[in-house]
Amino acid sequence: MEHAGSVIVVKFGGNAMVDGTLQQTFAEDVVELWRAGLRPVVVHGGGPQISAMLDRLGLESRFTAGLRVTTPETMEVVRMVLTGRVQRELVGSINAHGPFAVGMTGEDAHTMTAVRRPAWVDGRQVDIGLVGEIVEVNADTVRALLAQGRIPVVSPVARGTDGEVYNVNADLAASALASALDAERLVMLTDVAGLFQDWPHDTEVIERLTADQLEALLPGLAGGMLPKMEGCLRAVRSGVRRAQVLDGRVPHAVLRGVLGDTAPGTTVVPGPGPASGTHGR
Ligand SMILES: Nc1ncnc2c1ncn2[C@@H]1O[C@H](COP(=O)(O)OP(=O)(O)O)[C@@H](O)[C@H]1O
Ligand SMILES: CC(=O)N[C@@H](CCC(=O)OP(=O)(O)O)C(=O)O
Repeated sequence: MEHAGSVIVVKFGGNAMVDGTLQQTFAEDVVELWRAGLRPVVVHGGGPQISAMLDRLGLESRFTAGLRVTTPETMEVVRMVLTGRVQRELVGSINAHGPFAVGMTGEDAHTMTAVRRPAWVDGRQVDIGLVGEIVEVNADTVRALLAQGRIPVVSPVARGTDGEVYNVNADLAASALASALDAERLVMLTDVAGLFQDWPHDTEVIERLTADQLEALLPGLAGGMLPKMEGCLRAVRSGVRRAQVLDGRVPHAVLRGVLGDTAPGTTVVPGPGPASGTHGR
């Protein structure tokens, strides 16, 4: 159970965001966490929204190892959709409850610095364009907002060491920020019941696993679950007490997960040891 003042980083995924009602309940939950004395920080995604805009513009969406192949033209759309639209909508939903949310991106005040990151496919490096790997987080601005009683809402766009602007997978951005803030918990909302070992054939979610167990599973994962679980692993390895992938289709998943520990999903905890069980889809 969290104590007053604990930082909770919540990643709100693009797939959970396409449902307007779920976005409203997500906003209510974040404000409830704040009212309960916790310090929530939101990192948002927006993959489906970026893909929809690219489609409208007649541009192709391509993913390699769960990461969007990002040309300079794609990057312009990524930045516009994430920061100009998705972040604004989320800030608006939270601020329907009071003057809480302040939107920012990883570019602001050098909060996130990245280098170009290739993808790994069958043991080979593949160039995927302006996709960034975060190499440094300066969380001072986020901390200052928290100290003022605000709820930071962060877009996963980073400044490159080479002066470029990089597209960062939102799960990995949330993980890096959770580590830098020494967060108590990292919560990632998604559109499935949690992590399935043998996707899409398994019917049982892995409810709880240790960092060592996750590390062993990671090479077998693919698609959008790969950066999510990589993010959970990195966070827990760097001191975050627990990292969770929760089913964002369930109303109030954040509140139930953080305050009640009753939300369906997968929890990653530090250390070795046996998994404690599974549950059905
Ligand atoms: N092992 C797995 N367990 C669960 N989901 C998986 C797995 N492998 C791939 N997936 C896919 O990953 C998706 C979640 O990732 P993503 O689409 O990036 O979500 P989000 O937008 O929430 O970040 C699921 O909808 C599912 O299709
Ligand atoms: C490099 C990379 O893949 N970036 C992501 C950023 C948004 C994101 O991660 O959104 P979701 O969490 O909704 O998937 C993208 O361009 O789609």
